[in-house]
Amino acid sequence: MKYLVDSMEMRAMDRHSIDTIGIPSIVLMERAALSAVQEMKGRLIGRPSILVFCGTGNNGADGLAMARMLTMDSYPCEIAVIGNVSHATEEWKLQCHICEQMKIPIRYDIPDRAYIIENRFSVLVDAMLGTGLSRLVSGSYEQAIQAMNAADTYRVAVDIPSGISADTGQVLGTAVRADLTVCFQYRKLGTLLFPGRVCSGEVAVTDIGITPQSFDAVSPKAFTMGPEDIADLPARPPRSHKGSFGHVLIMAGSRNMCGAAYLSALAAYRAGAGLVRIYTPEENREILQTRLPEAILTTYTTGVFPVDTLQELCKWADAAVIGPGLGVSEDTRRLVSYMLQYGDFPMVLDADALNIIAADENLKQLLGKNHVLTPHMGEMSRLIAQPVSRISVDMPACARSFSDRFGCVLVLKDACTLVSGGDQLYVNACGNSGMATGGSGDVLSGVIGALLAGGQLTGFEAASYGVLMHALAGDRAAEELGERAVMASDIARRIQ
Ligand SMILES: NC(=O)C1=CN([C@@H]2O[C@H](COP(=O)(O)OP(=O)(O)OC[C@H]3O[C@@H](n4cnc5c(N)ncnc54)[C@H](O)[C@@H]3O)[C@@H](O)[C@H]2O)[C@@H](O)CC1
Ligand SMILES: [K+]
Repeated sequence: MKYLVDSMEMRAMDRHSIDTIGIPSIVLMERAALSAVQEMKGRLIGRPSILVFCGTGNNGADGLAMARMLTMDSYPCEIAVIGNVSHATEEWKLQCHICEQMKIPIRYDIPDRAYIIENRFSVLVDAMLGTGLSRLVSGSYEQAIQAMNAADTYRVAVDIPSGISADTGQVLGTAVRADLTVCFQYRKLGTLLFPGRVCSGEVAVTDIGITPQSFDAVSPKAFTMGPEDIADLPARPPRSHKGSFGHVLIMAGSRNMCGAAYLSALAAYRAGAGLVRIYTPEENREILQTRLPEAILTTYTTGVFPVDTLQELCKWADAAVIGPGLGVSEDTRRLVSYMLQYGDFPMVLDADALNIIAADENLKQLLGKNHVLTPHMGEMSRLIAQPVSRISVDMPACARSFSDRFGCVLVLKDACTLVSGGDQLYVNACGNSGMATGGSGDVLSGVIGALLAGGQLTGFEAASYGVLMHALAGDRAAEELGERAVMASDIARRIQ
């Protein structure tokens, strides 16, 4: 598990280390600059000429310190100062004074592409704007970013590419497209969220000496996980039976439409469920029994609402998945409403269950801690009656505000899926574009359903690990088949 920080959290940690612990700001900066130089040098061949673009805040001061270290290490190095020097920080003034004493060339106009080519700079360092970015980029910063992007060089961003919001990953006007970003102490949230992830290139995280006590001041709310974190899932006891791993009830599929139910049930078994029961219209019985004989089937007839059966099912289930391919009809509206009122166990609400809830304010009021909602951007847009463009601007804030308001867990599915619950935010870093394929969401719902039914994870944990397991299965499928060829059933079969 790795923490991700936003600009406020990082500032609070910097301030705590400086003001409370007493580590001078310039000491942190020295380690930051040294670590960035080391990361960069490890990727360079020979001694290429380097142009360092420095803003006038502490991100720029890092750049000045880097220019000093590179010069001392015999790299031909030049500095371009961008922005208003009268706003420079104290650290910046000190670093600039040192560079002047060392006679490192410093220019105060904006180098254009022609200048970069003529002087054969093959590495450009972006130390213009870091976590202090607070508004749209314009003027000299905008020109400098465009000159950097236009040049055919290796680009290194210091802490975060200039123009990317550390909080949302959005491009504020324009942004540097880096090949390497060296993040100080913690990865900035904006380097994982799109489009910041694309602008960041390869990301290295280096230790700059922020003390563990900085967690007293602020503990980061966001984190990501990788393949190594799967080992932290609760172990399966060797002495067990099918009841040990939970019963998953999958309410899915509509008349003669059973693909979603099949994928969700298959994924639930692959993710370790002990027993999976599918509740679906009678017309789907034969095909589902043939495709997935391991699943138990309970069917219903369109137009009939079997309360007795539903009561039995609610007693049987440890967790439910409601919605994949369910359709929106009077029957399914009653079903979703019944389950929200009487299903006293954790459940995943997906696809048409979300569309039904989105259209009924009374149903929304029934949401709570038992519920994990898994909307994609279109479903989220319907749930909160806001356009997708509005959600994209700040996905973490949107996910958090929904989960806070309804006390549920929200899985906001996108190229970078977020899971929000309580005070935490999981940001998914795995997976690939091959997973943007029909049925992929049905597979995810089944995985989360199985983890919930295991009974050892909270809703937030089950959703976060479920998103991770699903993404890792997608990566295995893409590795074997190629991203283009991946289908949802390929993902389901590679869940481990
Ligand atoms: N001692 C410290 O505080 C440390 C800070 N570090 C560096 O300092 C950075 C943060 O420094 P700062 O807080 O000084 O901020 P930045 O250097 O990121 O930004 C400088 C200033 O630019 C202005 N600004 C914001 N948006 C702008 C825009 N769109 N166009 C033009 N100007 C804009 C703001 O007034 C801001 O204070 C980190 O990203 C990191 O690189 C590191 O050296 C580690 C230690
Ligand atoms: K930067």
